[in-house]
Amino acid sequence: MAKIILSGCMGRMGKAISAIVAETEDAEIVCGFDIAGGDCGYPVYSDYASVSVDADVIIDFSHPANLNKLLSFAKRNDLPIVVATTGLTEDQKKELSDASKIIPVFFSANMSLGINLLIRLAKQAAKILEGSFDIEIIEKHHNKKIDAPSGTALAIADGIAESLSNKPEYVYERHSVRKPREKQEIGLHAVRGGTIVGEHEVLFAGPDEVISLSHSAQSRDVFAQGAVRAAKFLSKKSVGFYSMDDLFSDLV
Ligand SMILES: NC(=O)C1=CN([C@@H]2O[C@H](COP(=O)(O)OP(=O)(O)OC[C@H]3O[C@@H](n4cnc5c(N)ncnc54)[C@H](OP(=O)(O)O)[C@@H]3O)[C@@H](O)[C@H]2O)C=CC1
Ligand SMILES: O=C(O)C1=N[C@H](C(=O)O)C[C@H](O)C1
Repeated sequence: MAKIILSGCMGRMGKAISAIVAETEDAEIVCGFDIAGGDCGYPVYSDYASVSVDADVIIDFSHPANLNKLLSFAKRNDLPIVVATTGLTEDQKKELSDASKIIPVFFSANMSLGINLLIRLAKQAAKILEGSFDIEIIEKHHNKKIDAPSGTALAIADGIAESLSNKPEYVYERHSVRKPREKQEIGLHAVRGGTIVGEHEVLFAGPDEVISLSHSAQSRDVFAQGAVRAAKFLSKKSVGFYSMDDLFSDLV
């Protein structure tokens, strides 16, 4: 039985995870953390500095401002942590990597199997098409999302950049420009509206033909399932930094 602490339990993803775990036999949520507390059917703490609880792993879908406090809690209690929160700064990514020398840390900007397969396909396509095709990434999300571009769009761009022999420049939205596109750019474009769960498209636009790889999340359950799976995986791991590649290496 994986005993989970859920950070951000009152949010959209927190609720999706609570529902998935309630139907899972080998996992349970022992308590939640959220900025204003709340009522979830398990204890919820807003100030958790001195909370003591028997747990195996933390799952975090909250806010970048929560990261430092949460990592301190995880390190102090020697707890593995799955971080799914996006919009982290470079310094915060470094904090995560430093923490992984003390506790097991899992990070992924997107917990779905489909997006992780899409990243692998995009890397392959970019390698084959390098030099003659322009790469543009378009993401669409609900109107409550606070970070742009999405963590997933950046992860796709980073994956593609890794597989190219010439380092690309990221161009965020295009406006007020009076010059043509540079060859070595990756364009990133964010759309926000309504209740869109999460859509990502990678365009490879070449001479007289366009290839498009796309993924559409149909509900938050795909992220919740992936996060619970990552938590079970991480609770058995030793100190280190883990990603979806480690989790899905046997699948894709
Ligand atoms: N990796 C992945 O697969 C996915 C990642 N995400 C990411 O997860 C995060 C959460 O998404 P979502 O559930 O939609 O967002 P929500 O805003 O619905 O949920 C976040 C929760 O965290 C709370 N919160 C805000 N600030 C803090 C803080 N400083 N300390 C503790 N808790 C805080 C919010 O409270 P309040 O509402 O009062 O502000 C809210 O209850 C985002 O970064 C999102 O991008 C989302 C989906 C998939
Ligand atoms: O905030 C969201 O909703 C999502 N955020 C993640 C991101 O920034 O990539 C993953 C998913 O697309 C939903």
